Amino acid sequence: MTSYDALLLVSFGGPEGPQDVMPFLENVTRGRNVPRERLEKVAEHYHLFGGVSPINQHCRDLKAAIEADFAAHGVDLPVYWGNRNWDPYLTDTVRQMADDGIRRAAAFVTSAYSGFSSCGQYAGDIARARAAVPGAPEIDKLRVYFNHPGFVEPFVEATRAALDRLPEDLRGRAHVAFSAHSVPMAQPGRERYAAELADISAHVAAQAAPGHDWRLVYQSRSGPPGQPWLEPDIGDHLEELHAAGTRAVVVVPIGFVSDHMEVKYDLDVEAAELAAKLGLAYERAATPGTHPRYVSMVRELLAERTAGPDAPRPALGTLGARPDVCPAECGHA
Ligand SMILES: CC1=C(CCC(=O)O)c2cc3nc(cc4[nH]c(cc5[nH]c(cc1n2)c(C)c5CCC(=O)O)c(CCC(=O)O)c4C)C(CCC(=O)O)=C3C
Ligand SMILES: [Fe+2]
Repeated sequence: MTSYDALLLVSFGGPEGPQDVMPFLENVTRGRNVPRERLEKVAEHYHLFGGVSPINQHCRDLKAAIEADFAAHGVDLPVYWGNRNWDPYLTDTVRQMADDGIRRAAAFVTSAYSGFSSCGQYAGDIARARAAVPGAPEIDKLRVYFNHPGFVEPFVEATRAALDRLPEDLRGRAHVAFSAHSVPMAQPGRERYAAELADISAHVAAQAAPGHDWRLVYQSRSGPPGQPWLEPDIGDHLEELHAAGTRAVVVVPIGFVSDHMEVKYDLDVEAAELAAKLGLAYERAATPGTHPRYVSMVRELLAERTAGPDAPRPALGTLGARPDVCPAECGHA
């Protein structure tokens, strides 16, 4: 039995005005060998939305929803929020927690999978923030939750709803494309990341779209050209579907917890425009966001970790629950 005196929400961070865009992109890509042209292109995506990423507001909304859920279930813990790449920065939040007398917190990161970008890098951020703050609390990162029912059930519901929005005559034979952020083939944990995505996509497909063709695809590729990244890219996949005579597609952003910029631009603008050009009927399924089932998962993850190793750890699909403390394959710093 471990007792926690706070929950810490850890996220990516995003710009909140045009003047934030370039400094934010520089924070994200520092030391990462991302070409200048790619940064300029991504900056344009943010400028289309007034230089504001939706992600910080998602975190404010999620924090408020967790607080309300805690209050409704008698969990009397403060909820803090800190980001990797933008204000409020994780180190500042950890300093505030120390000032408030917090001794041991559980951390929930807004990324559901194993692998370096989704898990190990956040674990490293937490370790660095703690190292920078004298008297920092202990911080236990909650387990990877890609197959927790609280993450999966909202996707099952959203996939069904997206299919229902397609024209009735095309719905029955619609293709379902599960989409996730690509990562370099050389990234630590890449195999595990892809295996988790494939496993849970198969589960959602079977539950929400039995008998439909489906495929796991990738989006938002970055990095220098010539460097291999996970494929197929969603754009190439849409072209292939069209060439094979498919007339309707549902895109399920299975790799993402909320409608941040990768969803709002790369799917809702770029992929949707390509589908329109190809004459493919296109619907994009909702992400968990502040779905009540997703919000209650945070409380459940905290409760199971508090209860200790014998507490049941629910998991859908075939891979089983991830251990509380991940193995080295996530590329933890
Ligand atoms: C696996 C993965 C997730 C999913 C897990 C998770 O959710 O954490 C994710 C999420 C996100 N990625 C985001 C934004 C960006 N990612 C970039 C760059 C990169 N992402 C990568 C991977 C991932 N990224 C990688 C391997 C790179 C190359 C550089 C590097 O190795 O780090 C760049 C630089 C420009 C570009 O190259 O695109 C930006 C601006 C935002 C915020 C969106 C918003 O503002 O709403 C979110 C949630
Ligand atoms: Fe990990």
